[in-house]
Amino acid sequence: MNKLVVAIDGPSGSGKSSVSKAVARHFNLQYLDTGAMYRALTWYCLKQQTDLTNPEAIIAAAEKFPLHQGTSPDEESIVVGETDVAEAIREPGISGSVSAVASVPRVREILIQMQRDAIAAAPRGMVAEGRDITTVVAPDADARVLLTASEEVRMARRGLQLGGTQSSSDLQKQVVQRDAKDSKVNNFTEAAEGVALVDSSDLDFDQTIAAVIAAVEKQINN
Ligand SMILES: Nc1ncnc2c1ncn2[C@@H]1O[C@H](COP(=O)(O)OP(=O)(O)OP(=O)(O)O)[C@@H](O)[C@H]1O
Ligand SMILES: Nc1ccn([C@H]2C[C@H](O)[C@@H](COP(=O)(O)O)O2)c(=O)n1
Repeated sequence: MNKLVVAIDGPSGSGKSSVSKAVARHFNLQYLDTGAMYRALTWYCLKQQTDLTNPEAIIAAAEKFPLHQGTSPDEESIVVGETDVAEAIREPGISGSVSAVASVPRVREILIQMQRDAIAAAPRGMVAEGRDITTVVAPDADARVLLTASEEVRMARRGLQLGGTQSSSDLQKQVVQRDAKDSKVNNFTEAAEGVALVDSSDLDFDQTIAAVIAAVEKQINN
């Protein structure tokens, strides 16, 4: 196979980003974090004091969104205009606002086109992860995986990732309530036809990577 495209979706805290990077390294592919794109656009809107209750204003921002995103699985690079936003886009303020931006259909069209362009431009191929990669962005990917885990496990992982600083109600907002809003736009809790389901609730990190690699190999060798 000349080029390999792997699509991975899943809910918040399921391990999409960390597992996708490891899978990209394993297959020597580039990596696209599409959630980071929605987060960076949210940062850009907030920076310009765009009214997030006004879809037209968000669309106007998306149409001139100066995003420069790296696709190395080893080094995150996400710059808006001249500003490195890699850390800023992970702040709870962005997590709390991003669903408003991601739920505007025209905004999704613009970012989906950017995502398809990035996949097309990757010479060896790419692991792209998000909420609608297996179903909308790249339904014809060579391998498609829905990575999930129970709500309790995902909140615990996110809590550990944030250094134990978040209350359980903060974690509930960042994981469960955000998923509820995002689910109105895409179904990322059930695997679409032809998409392999990997439930990592009872798997450690290395076992999860191995399970996703096995699912990809099974699909590409079929
Ligand atoms: N199987 C696993 N066992 C234990 N920890 C895991 C496992 N998978 C991922 N993690 C850890 O869980 C945390 C959340 O993972 P990650 O950020 O990759 O999730 P995500 O699905 O990309 O979340 P979001 O969509 O909210 O960005 C990370 O600290 C990661 O190392
Ligand atoms: N393909 C995608 C990717 C992400 N989103 C939205 C939904 C999330 O709340 C937000 C941030 O994503 P994360 O960094 O948590 O993976 O972006 C989406 O709608 N479609």
